[in-house]
Amino acid sequence: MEIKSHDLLASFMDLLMDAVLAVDSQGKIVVASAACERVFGYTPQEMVGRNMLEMVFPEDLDRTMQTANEVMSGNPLLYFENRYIRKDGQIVDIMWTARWSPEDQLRIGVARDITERKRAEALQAALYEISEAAYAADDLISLFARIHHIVGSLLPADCFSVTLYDEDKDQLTFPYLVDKLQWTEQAAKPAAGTLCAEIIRSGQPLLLTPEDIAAGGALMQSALEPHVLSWLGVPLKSQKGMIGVLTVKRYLGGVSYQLKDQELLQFVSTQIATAIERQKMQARLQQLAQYDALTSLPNRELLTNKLEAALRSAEREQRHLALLYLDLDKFKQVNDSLGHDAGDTLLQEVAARLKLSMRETDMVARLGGDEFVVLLQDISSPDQAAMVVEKLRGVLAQPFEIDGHRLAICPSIGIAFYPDHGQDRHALLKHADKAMYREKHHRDGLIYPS
Ligand SMILES: Nc1nc2c(ncn2[C@@H]2O[C@H](COP(=O)(O)OP(=O)(O)OP(=O)(O)O)[C@@H](O)[C@H]2O)c(=O)[nH]1
Repeated sequence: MEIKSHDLLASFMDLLMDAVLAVDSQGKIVVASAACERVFGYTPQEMVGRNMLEMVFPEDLDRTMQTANEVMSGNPLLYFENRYIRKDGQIVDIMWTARWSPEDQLRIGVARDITERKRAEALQAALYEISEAAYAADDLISLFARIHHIVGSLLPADCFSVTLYDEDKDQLTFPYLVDKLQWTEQAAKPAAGTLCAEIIRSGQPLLLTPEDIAAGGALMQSALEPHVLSWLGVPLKSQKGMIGVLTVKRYLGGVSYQLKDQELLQFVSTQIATAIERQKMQARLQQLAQYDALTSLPNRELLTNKLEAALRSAEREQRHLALLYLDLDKFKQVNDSLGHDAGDTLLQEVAARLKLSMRETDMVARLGGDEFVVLLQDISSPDQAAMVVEKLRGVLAQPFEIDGHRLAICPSIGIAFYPDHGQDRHALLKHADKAMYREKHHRDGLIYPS
């Protein structure tokens, strides 16, 4: 009677949706139920004799072996999760319950396929992380890098890129393109005739499997490098419309993308587009808060921050720095004689010349009106600062062509040297300002409208 009920139970085993396996102490599969084919892709006949560990996803191997040893030492296992590579190359998430049979010297395990649940959890987590990233990232590139990392944990890619679309120019730019984990530069190009243009036009994702690529003929093959196995692109749609395309590629030797991968990427794409828009908006607000709208130079706020930081590092490293306070003489006459717009243009051109004459490490800021401040960080003596001042005078002495008028403009420039003329920002700015005024009162700036 007892034997009969065992037989009955064994006959039910192949009806179970979960796979039942018996594995020896070396990991060799001795018994495999019918559901193995559904879960792992191999028939029970193909499974028996194989080593279970060969199928484990490499990153999970160490913890799997450790857990198997625990089971064999007599601790029954409940709800252990790891990943396997299926026969078709896809990854399957498994939840195990297992126990060691000392009489049979076998590990008996029940494997439940939890890939769908894991996928849903990972998607939720990814959505949350992407929206977090939109707030945390300092700039667009670091946002893209973060998104790459998040999407990479859901979907393997040999090449990951964010392509942005400029509707006015009908042009594509490639601000983020990472190929086999290598950063790659690609110049902007016209959108027409590209796969991305097709996605932008249709607003629909595009999945190219190896069969599609082969059937696509010369046109598709010329758009893709010969080593591309599979290509997947999804539109990035924000409230404003189509802002770009997110693409992933897999190269020969890998596994092709499938419809479920397309759905996954599409699912996160809206959140990604929103994050990009939010980051762009933040950058615009930051630009407005820190840069002068007329000349695009840093404003007083940004100068203050930069000066504070420069003073801290100069103090720490016992270095010098210089501040130049620059005010245009008789600038008001330009406004009065040629109009405010001409005055604006002159300020813009002065700003451009100042910026061009300085090094990357220096900063030229506009404080307002016709007043500018230059911060020289890489300076070792007051003489060097005086040389920079002479250079700036030379640069501004070249006449400006504004609205058909030739203008010569003369600046008054005051210098403050750290630490000689002050220890802090206020003292240095005050010193440079006073020095500038002293010079202005000793000399007349000249303007010659032609
Ligand atoms: N076009 C233009 N003018 C501005 C702007 N901001 C301030 N101004 C004008 O710039 C002038 C600056 O004043 P001042 O520095 O006293 O004029 P100045 O003629 O250069 O006087 P000195 O420096 O004593 O030679 C004022 O007439 C302001 O109205 C601006 O953004 N655009």
